[in-house]
Amino acid sequence: MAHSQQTAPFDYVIFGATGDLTMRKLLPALYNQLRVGHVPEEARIIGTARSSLSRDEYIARAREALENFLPEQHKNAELIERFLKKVHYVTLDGTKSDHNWDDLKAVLDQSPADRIRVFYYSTAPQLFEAISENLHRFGFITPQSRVVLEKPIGTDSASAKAINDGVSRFFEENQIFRIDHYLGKETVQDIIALRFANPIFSAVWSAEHIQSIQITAAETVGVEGRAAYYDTSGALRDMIQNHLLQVLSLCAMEPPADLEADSVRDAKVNVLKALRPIPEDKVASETVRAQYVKGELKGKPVPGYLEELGDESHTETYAVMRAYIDTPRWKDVPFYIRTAKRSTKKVSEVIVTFKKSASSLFGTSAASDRLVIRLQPDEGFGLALNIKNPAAAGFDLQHGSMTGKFAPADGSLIPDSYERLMLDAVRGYPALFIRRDEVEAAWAWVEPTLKAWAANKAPMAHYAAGSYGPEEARRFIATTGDAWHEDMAH
Ligand SMILES: NC(=O)C1=CN([C@@H]2O[C@H](COP(=O)(O)OP(=O)(O)OC[C@H]3O[C@@H](n4cnc5c(N)ncnc54)[C@H](OP(=O)(O)O)[C@@H]3O)[C@@H](O)[C@H]2O)C=CC1
Ligand SMILES: O=C1O[C@H](COP(=O)(O)O)[C@@H](O)[C@H](O)[C@H]1O
Repeated sequence: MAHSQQTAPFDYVIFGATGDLTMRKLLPALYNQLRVGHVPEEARIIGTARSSLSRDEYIARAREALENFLPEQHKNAELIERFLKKVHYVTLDGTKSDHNWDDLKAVLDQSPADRIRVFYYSTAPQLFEAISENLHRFGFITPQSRVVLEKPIGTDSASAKAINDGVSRFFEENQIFRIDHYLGKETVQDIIALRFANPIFSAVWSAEHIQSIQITAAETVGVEGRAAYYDTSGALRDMIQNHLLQVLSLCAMEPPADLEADSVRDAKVNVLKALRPIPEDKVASETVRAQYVKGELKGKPVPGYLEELGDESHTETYAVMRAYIDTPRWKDVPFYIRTAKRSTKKVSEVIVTFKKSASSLFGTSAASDRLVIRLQPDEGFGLALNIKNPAAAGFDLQHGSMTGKFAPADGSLIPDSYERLMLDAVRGYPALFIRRDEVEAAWAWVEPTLKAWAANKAPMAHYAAGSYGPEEARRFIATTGDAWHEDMAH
């Protein structure tokens, strides 16, 4: 899966180049890839948005973004200037056929006609089809072109299909790169390494030995400046339908034939298709949804979701789903998928709880072995095992831990997920992007829950900002004999 060499020359055309994502993630990612030598000298970045800006004005914004969002140790004044020389800007409404497409053509025509072009849609998904149609109308889509689609791909199955159909009118599936930035996290790819490169795990990775798997992505932030988007989305659409179901499919997939894109994506989609449906009348018992109310974080008072929003809302900021995968490997093993805004701490992790030893040697004192895969922060893994308690007079057991870091061997920082993904699109390497059938299978599974929640068929719980979540979630997981990681004895 490693593709760490320099790419061929490319023109990266970003729609939505004045937006938050471009400034916070995309420009810093491309700079960092230049810094490590993966971006060739001829490469160019062409920002477009409706805002009327000169190239110099846009470059000034880009410089400020790099200043604000690059880690200190990556800032290098000379390199930043070299990067900014690559940056161009075209004022353009991507949805209007009578806008400044000639200006974009003038910039693109400065490169050879067979130059790799990546069109990155960092805009609302409702614009994707119209932008694609204009790119086609003006002859910009060459055989060497790819398009990157930002999330969300729809808000349900029907809208996802409409977006996919709209873009597919102008791009072949092998030109379409649907971003899920969790797949670009090096630590998420470590799930594949841990599972398949270590016989001590591959040998026990099934219902025979595993009691349950928890997948959590908790954040301390609320909805920040994104309330308008978030309130129409909610935690399930924002995190579970995409990122966490991708993590689940990596945890649960059968060994792929190789690490080629379609082998891995075939293995993942088979998991998504094998998810046991949760019919609307089971949603109340198989899911928990909740909204945060006012609380405290790091000693400071934090307002509740409704106060932040300034309005009434039935949008969940916390969601849990219990998933079963109907394959022999995962027979009756619960997967708990959980996400939260305004949680106690930011953590994304996978907790694999193994079944207790069948040996009668230790009575009831043996606890479950547990593998913790810490996706972020403090990226690494821990294995909690039964060892003898040296202080006990008899043969009592206690948990001892083995830990390791996912840090690069050379001591450098783990690259941000967008770095890897943006250049994989240039390379035409789609393994870490989501195929259309994956998006649609994920929507199909979550849809009955979305419908049941919209129809109020499951109660809305509440939790204090700065807490781990609602009491209802504790009771929920206990019904299948488990406890949340933070509540387990360590
Ligand atoms: N921000 C984030 O952390 C994340 C964002 N995303 C997704 O990325 C996309 C962009 O998000 P974000 O940057 O936050 O959004 P912003 O609202 O900050 O930016 C939207 C961008 O789109 C441009 N735009 C709007 N209409 C048009 C148009 N008709 N033609 C050309 N450009 C247009 C805007 O510029 P102008 O008004 O000048 O045209 C602006 O540059 C969204 O789909 C979002 O869901 C996904 C994950 C995380
Ligand atoms: O896609 C999204 O992800 C972020 C969380 O990403 P992470 O890499 O910090 O875990 C989340 O805050 C945002 O609401 C969501 O749209």
